[in-house]
Amino acid sequence: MPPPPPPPPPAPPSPGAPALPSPAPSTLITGLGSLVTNDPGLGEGPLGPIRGAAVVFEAGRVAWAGPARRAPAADVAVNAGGRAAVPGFVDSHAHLVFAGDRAGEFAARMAGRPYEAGGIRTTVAATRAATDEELREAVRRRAAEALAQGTTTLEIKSGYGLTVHDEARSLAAAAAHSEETTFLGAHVVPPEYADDPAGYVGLVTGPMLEACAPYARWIDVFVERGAFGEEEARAVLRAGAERGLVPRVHAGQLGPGPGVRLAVELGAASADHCTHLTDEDVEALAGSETVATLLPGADFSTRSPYPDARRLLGAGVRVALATDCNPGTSYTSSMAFCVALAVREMGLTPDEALFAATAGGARALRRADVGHLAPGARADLLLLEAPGHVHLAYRPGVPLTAAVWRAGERVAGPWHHGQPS
Ligand SMILES: N=CN[C@@H](CCC(=O)O)C(=O)O
Ligand SMILES: [Zn+2]
Repeated sequence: MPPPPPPPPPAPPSPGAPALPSPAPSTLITGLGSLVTNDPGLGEGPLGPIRGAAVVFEAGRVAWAGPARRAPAADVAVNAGGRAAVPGFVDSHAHLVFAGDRAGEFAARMAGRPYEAGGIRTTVAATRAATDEELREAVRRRAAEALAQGTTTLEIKSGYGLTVHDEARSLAAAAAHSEETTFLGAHVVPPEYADDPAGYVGLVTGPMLEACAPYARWIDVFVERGAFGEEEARAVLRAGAERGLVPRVHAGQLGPGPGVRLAVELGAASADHCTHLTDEDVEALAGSETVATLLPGADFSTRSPYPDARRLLGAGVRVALATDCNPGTSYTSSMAFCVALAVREMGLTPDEALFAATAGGARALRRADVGHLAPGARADLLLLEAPGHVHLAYRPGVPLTAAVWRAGERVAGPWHHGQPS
């Protein structure tokens, strides 16, 4: 039989035709003192750690992870010099779209004044007064601050505009930096509706939702004394769900209330804060798909008690950790700080806290592609300036970012290819 004819040579590019993009080079990161994968199939326990590890990224995904001695070749090789690596943090709760700050309110609180939900209105006034450009720049800066600390997936809420126009432009600014955007028109009742809260709920469930839904994946309500009650929250969350937005709920921040049970009833992805929980709340969460997202930065900055995360894990509740970055109750974008607080104050082990800040956050955002580093996951990795991940809690307040990769691209960190730069 004659051999098959050779394939025809590739056609020369026609003049003026755009050059085909060359495929992004694959990257091998080797010399990892340890690699937390959050895949029990790759190492012992839920964190699936691999000692003396390497990982390969290809086309924005993890192509391979395992012991360095078995690593395949790649286009670019990076030696991590014994540093530890963990999945990029998944911060599933942040309010980044705002203008101004409330440092004075914080100082007064530290001198004994209690936190009140009404403080939100101060930020609403500043946010409404900001230009589009100022708001966009504020979000860009805060998202970059989070990324530089290893947060590779970031949820961003509206909630400081509280008019149709200001909520919609807040979400448009958020959507430029994340696909995890949340419509929080029901944050508080704004001053112009002080005498007509039902009218405000009508605005949120009607024209505001219409204007905001195209920019949002999620809908959220602050269920609390001084904010929204059970019936109002149910109406808002149902209207959002009808428009295709998935519920999440601010629940049990300042005192026990109906928020957690409502979140479970409506199949919310998460109930956030959970600082004050009844036994019934814990039971409801345990039998549900709703994640309890704990926000230790808010408990820290409002001098609140910390929830008992051990009680939740013991009951079988899924737990996430997030920053709640906002100007009123938690002006931090540091997931590492939240991990340290959760270990010291909420009873989590360093392993459990890291899992909650990565895989837990992914679960709270219903994402299977982030929060872990098994083959197929998005190539989001935080290289630590430390020999092990326990240092995240052991060295609180110390910047431990050596480098950050998101979707296989090195996006942050003073360390580059084995050399500090
Ligand atoms: N609790 C509601 N919203 C924020 C606080 C907002 C503020 O005080 O500005 C929170 O999650 O803590
Ligand atoms: Zn919040």
